[in-house]
Amino acid sequence: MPIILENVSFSYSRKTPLETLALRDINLRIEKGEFVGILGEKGAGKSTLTKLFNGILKPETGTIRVDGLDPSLRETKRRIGMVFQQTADQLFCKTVYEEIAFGPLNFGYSKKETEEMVYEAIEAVALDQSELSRDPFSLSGGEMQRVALASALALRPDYLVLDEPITGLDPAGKKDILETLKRVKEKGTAIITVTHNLKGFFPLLERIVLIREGRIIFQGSRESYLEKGFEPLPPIASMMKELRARGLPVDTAVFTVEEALKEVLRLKSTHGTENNGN
Ligand SMILES: Nc1ncnc2c1ncn2[C@@H]1O[C@H](COP(=O)(O)OP(=O)(O)OP(=O)(O)O)[C@@H](O)[C@H]1O
Repeated sequence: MPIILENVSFSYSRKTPLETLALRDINLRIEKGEFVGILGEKGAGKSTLTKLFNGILKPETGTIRVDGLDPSLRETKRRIGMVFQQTADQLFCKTVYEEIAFGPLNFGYSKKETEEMVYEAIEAVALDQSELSRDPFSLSGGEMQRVALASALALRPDYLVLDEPITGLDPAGKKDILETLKRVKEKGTAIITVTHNLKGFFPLLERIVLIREGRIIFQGSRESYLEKGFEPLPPIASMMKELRARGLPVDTAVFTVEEALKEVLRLKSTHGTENNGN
């Protein structure tokens, strides 16, 4: 069963002079196993939306159901793994092991079951067993991100919700996280990620939800997102758009460097043939 939001609105500091309407009339359905990207400018309402999925925030109007359940139920929280934007704020235990084991122990799994879950989670994020005794705060940004991911995965969630998971990481760290997310998705977990960093991420997104000023202004495939000319664009699509604007009839529905290269070579060979004919 999916996550379904119907006519959801949310305001901060409700009924005070500081009231801010962050989301309005959101209708959204996220299926199991999907890889969805939530895009939008700063302040659009992306983080607020993710916090509604597992009941951290409650809608002011409208309804949310996760596999038919209310998001604030304990069972729902088990089904949705969350990794927040400031990963360090999410870590609070003395060792990596305790950090990852926290969820399963808190949900009443035995020590033995918890151990199995911890090992399964570190395998999913390619974290070495030798890291388990380390202090999470002694880790690099990329390693901390992997520990946060492992903690979210330990309870074997059906949905993994991420807020800017690769922001602030070095290129190697970004690559690691993207590889990890690919593996997690292959195992059937839905991934819902807020990102403004489309480089590397764009080819993974099966569906895009674009938010502007608290409203969903687009939801659909990558192809249709590019076709409709929405921003932000991944760097490779920006480049193809620029080439097209300069008169080269390239296909702009290109998601990877390899595809772009193929497209440019295809064009070169077509032009080459035309030139030969002239
Ligand atoms: N705790 C809060 N109290 C009051 N207003 C808030 C709070 N958090 C967010 N807002 C406001 O709600 C709106 C949506 O914010 P949100 O953080 O969801 O946007 P975002 O798209 O995630 O932005 P960013 O990319 O900067 O994280 C903004 O106007 C923001 O200022």
